[in-house]
Amino acid sequence: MTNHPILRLGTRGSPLALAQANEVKRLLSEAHADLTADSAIEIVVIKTTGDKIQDRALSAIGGKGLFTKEIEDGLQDSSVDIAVHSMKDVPTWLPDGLEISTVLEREDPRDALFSNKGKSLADLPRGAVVGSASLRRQAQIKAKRPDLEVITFRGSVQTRLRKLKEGQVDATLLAVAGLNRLGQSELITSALSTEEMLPAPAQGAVGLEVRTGDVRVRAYVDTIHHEPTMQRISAERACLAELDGSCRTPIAALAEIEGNEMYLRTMLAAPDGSKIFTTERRGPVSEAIEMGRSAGRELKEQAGDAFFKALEAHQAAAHPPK
Ligand SMILES: NCc1[nH]cc(CCC(=O)O)c1CC(=O)O
Repeated sequence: MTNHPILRLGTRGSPLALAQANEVKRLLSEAHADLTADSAIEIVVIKTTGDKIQDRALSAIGGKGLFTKEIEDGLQDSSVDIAVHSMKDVPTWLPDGLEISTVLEREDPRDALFSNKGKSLADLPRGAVVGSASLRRQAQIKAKRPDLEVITFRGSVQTRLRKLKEGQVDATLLAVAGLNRLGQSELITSALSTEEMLPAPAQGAVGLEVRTGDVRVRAYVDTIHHEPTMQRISAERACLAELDGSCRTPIAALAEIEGNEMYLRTMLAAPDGSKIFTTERRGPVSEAIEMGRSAGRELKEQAGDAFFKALEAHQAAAHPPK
């Protein structure tokens, strides 16, 4: 017996991040006899830039890796062996020497509506106020229901539901996966159909980032990998990478697998919902990444240079350079 943990998992400290890290710990300890003792796997909480900013929409701050950078620093200085991330928050370009080796089986990728005024976007009363800080959600709400008022709205699940109860908003949206992982799915009013709200690339997927070539760690994590999830999020993230998407760009993508076939839908929107571009393609799962890239290129062509110039201007206005 040793007092040193065999594996250190780096994670953010939010309730959802901790639930995800504990799930990884449980899966690893079930798969490996030497990891069954509670002390074998240590969960190391790391504060990220995204956790320090509470007062502004993250979309107004911009930058990539707001929720991942400090945890990756921990991997690089070997204070942790594995970083546990919501894959939705992981930039498409990783630092040299790090890789996403492993993903857990994906949870429900859909967005959840919380409201006592309706069970779908179409159902909400005219002029209802919807709280969301996500440009992707804001744009899709505005496109379908221009009469709704969308206000920027952040905070934990608990904070948002309190604001909803207090009547500060009539509805809010969160990922179904987060509520399920927190064991609070009963709080969800309804899951929105993917036709009404296409999810963010990799929404509902948890990924493990490791040092490239760390064979010791790979021997542990390889046993909990779910390849169909990796194929799906690889297609979605390939689309995002093609668009150089950050959390400031309203991009959605969802890949589904039926047998050996992948069905990929993507969307790019103007932040105010005034323009929506979509793609839809089917192809062999083995071409997941190429399908994602070609969907991204198609979105780019549909939108044209003027769209991206306007998007840049919008972002500059939200986040003036210092
Ligand atoms: N950006 C925050 C974030 N990152 C991952 C999730 C939810 C869980 C997931 O998508 O895996 C959330 C909150 C939300 O969108 O509701």
